[in-house]
Amino acid sequence: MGDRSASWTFVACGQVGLEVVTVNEDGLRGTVAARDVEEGEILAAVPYNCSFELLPGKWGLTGPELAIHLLRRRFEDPTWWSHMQPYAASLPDKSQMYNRHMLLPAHLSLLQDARLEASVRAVLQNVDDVYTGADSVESSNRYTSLAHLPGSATVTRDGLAYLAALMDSYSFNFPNDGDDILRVQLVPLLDLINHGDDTNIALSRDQGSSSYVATALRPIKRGEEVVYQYSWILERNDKALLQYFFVQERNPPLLCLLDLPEHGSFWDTPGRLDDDALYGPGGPLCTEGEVERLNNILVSFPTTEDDDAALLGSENLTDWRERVIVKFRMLRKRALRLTIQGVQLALAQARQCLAVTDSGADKDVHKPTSPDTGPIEA
Ligand SMILES: C[S@@+](CC[C@H](N)C(=O)[O-])C[C@H]1O[C@@H](n2cnc3c(N)ncnc32)[C@H](O)[C@@H]1O
Repeated sequence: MGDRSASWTFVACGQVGLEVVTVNEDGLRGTVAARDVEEGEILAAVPYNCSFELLPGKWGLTGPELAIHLLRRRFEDPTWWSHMQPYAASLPDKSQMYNRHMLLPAHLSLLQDARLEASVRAVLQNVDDVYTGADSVESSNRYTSLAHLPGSATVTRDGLAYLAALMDSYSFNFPNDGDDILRVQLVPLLDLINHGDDTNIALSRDQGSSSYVATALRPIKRGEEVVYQYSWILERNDKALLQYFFVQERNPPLLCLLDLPEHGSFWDTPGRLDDDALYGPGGPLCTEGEVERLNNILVSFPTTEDDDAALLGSENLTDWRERVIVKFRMLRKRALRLTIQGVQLALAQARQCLAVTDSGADKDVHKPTSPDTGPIEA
């Protein structure tokens, strides 16, 4: 993977203050500032005509359904498709483009969770259904299956899964100028910017220059990675794993969404939850019952956190995708263990406080407070 997207966008009149480089020791590609920039300066502007608008105002389409729209455009408009080729060359190939649409059946048991497995199975089934045009795919969508697309015989099921992963992990929803309709867009170069909690740019449409722009939210030094928060829910590793196929180590770690009570469904994203407020001293989940519930989850896994760490440290796990999944389950267990320990400590401290207060209260009982028992004043 090179920086062809950057140079192509530049040639096509884009304004580029970003460099595409390797940003960590795992070989992750990302973007850094090409020069020092001040707050409010534009780091990159990608003209609308260099982006690929797929679908206006279509909410709720799955990755494979969006991929069908990409393929439709490909077959109906070969000029557009050839214009897109330099961009396509900037994208990871099949071996690197990874998310839930690309998981193999062999990966499912590595997840060590029946609910996660079920949600991935549903996603894989959707790829199959869209590919074959099964009845389960909503009929209101004009192109729901490859069967409806002339020229599509060359597209394989895995090819569709790849495009579905692309739609899921690389497309943007931008509101259109002058209306609130969200458009699904592929925006070269901007889609090479990684997710990070410490967002340092804002992305927007700029009508004046007819471009998608990345603007610095604070001064950024040359060489500093440019990141934005794709979604705050990615702070939960189960979400980050299945949507973008990465996991993050945090200190302190956050529980996976599916380990929180009442909010365990992968699909029903709740409002943002604050683990400190929930599990910290006096929090609603700082209880013995919650310790038991979390502990039951922790002991239910077939391997321990230490087993997973040993596997990651061994030579036995050569497939990078398996490594990401094993790291995920190790971090999940670590978050459970440390949350349990934190709650146990908080409960022990609360008990200690209570004991001190109680013994203080006992003393009070014996205090000569009433005039009858108090010291006799001279
Ligand atoms: C929109 S692309 C970003 C550019 C991508 N790194 C590339 O080289 O093509 C999203 C993909 O980048 C990777 N990614 C983004 N943010 C990441 C992060 N904080 N840690 C690890 N991988 C990340 C994930 O593979 C994700 O699916």
